[in-house]
Amino acid sequence: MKTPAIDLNNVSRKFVSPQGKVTLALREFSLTVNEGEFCAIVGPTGCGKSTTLGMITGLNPPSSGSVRVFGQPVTGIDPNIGFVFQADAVFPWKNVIDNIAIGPIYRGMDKSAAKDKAADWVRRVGLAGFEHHYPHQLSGGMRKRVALAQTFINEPRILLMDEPFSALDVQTRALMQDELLGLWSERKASVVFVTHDIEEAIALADRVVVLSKGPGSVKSTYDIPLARPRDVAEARYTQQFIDLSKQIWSDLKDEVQV
Ligand SMILES: Nc1ncnc2c1ncn2[C@@H]1O[C@H](COP(=O)(O)OP(=O)(O)OP(=O)(O)O)[C@@H](O)[C@H]1O
Repeated sequence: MKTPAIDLNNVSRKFVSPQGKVTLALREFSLTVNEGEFCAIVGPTGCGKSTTLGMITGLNPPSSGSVRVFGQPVTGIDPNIGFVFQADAVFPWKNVIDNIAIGPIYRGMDKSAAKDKAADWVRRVGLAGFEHHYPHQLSGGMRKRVALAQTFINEPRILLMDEPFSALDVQTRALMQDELLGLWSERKASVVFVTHDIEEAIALADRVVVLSKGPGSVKSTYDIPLARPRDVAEARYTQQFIDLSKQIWSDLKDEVQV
């Protein structure tokens, strides 16, 4: 069997506050993501979704259990991993092209080669003509395009996304979901995509994992058999999609009810 891209095996994660209060964020949690697989995680607030991503990055080691990336124990920040978060990670004092060129420059690429590569990505994410704009001169959707280009330019083998589109309006969100699938399909990174939105999870993923309320563990897993390439807006209206949303919601609603 092929080594999975990500393997969290029976992990638990405890946090201790300065006052000594102990919070168990995850309990006996296991998750495997195969190479090239798009996995979405849904779960109630506070169930440990962001903690899970933190463990994969190495920023947030587990209290017990093991975390492996491409078969190797996670010991620190791995350059194969790219992130996109809800908040824009763009630098306000840099223009679009300089923001996108940061990764390659940081990784040692010559500045002018990095800018050439960034120019290509500007075009690929539909921002041609905006190269010299600063983030405050862009819409939320355009800033998100910069963030996607900033991440994809580094050709990550693993992509971690924490509610990346939740601050966008519904239409922009649907556009960005389509763009994400387009970019992802070119190289097929292994993705862990955290969202509160069941429909977003189904539209994007190969597999949706539902977490129980905190301390989180896997409640159920759904394979998403929708054909690819997917048109996110169209797929939502198919019976298969609606049935999956109902099933996943019936699992999740028990966890979110107080
Ligand atoms: N650094 C920390 N110190 C103390 N407790 C923490 C820390 N980080 C997370 N927690 C706690 O761990 C639990 C899980 O948090 P986490 O942010 O992973 O949840 P989440 O599922 O991503 O939540 P949300 O959906 O609201 O973003 C919560 O109870 C949170 O308060």
